[in-house]
Amino acid sequence: MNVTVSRKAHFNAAHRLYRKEWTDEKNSLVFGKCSNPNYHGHNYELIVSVTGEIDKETGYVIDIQELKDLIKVEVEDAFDHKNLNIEVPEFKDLNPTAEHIAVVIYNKIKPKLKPNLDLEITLYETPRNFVRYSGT
Ligand SMILES: Nc1nc2c(c(=O)[nH]1)N=C([C@H](O)[C@H](O)COP(=O)(O)OP(=O)(O)OP(=O)(O)O)CN2
Ligand SMILES: [Zn+2]
Repeated sequence: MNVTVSRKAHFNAAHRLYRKEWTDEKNSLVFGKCSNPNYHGHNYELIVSVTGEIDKETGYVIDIQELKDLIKVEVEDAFDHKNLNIEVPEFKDLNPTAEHIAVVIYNKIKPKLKPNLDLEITLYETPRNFVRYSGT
């Protein structure tokens, strides 16, 4: 019997969508206002979902305190109030789209979970735009 445990979190970050290889004009054509060279910000809302069997002794799939601590270290401390392009090493050569941010978060959290647990990342970049990634 598999059950999914989810924890919500949020962080605020600045970014610019662009490719270094392209001119400002081409970036502006492809990414529009999201390629503003002076950056812009979002209040990201994150849902981290962990699926697995309920442990017979604890009744937990995962201790939510453990999940909370993982999200704090791997996401909030690393991304909150940061410029993703400039201050977060994972995005040095990776365009910080919502898709890429979700994959980066997945890749940071997954190795910290017991291998039998599945992970899904849901990331809202705005109240109306969101992406999901579960490793496939
Ligand atoms: N596939 C993706 N498309 C877009 C991404 C992305 O990460 N993946 N990101 C952006 C920009 O970051 C942009 O800042 C999004 O903001 P905005 O257009 O203001 O967002 P909304 O659509 O929610 O705003 P409305 O007020 O509804 O227009 C763009 N595309
Ligand atoms: Zn944006």
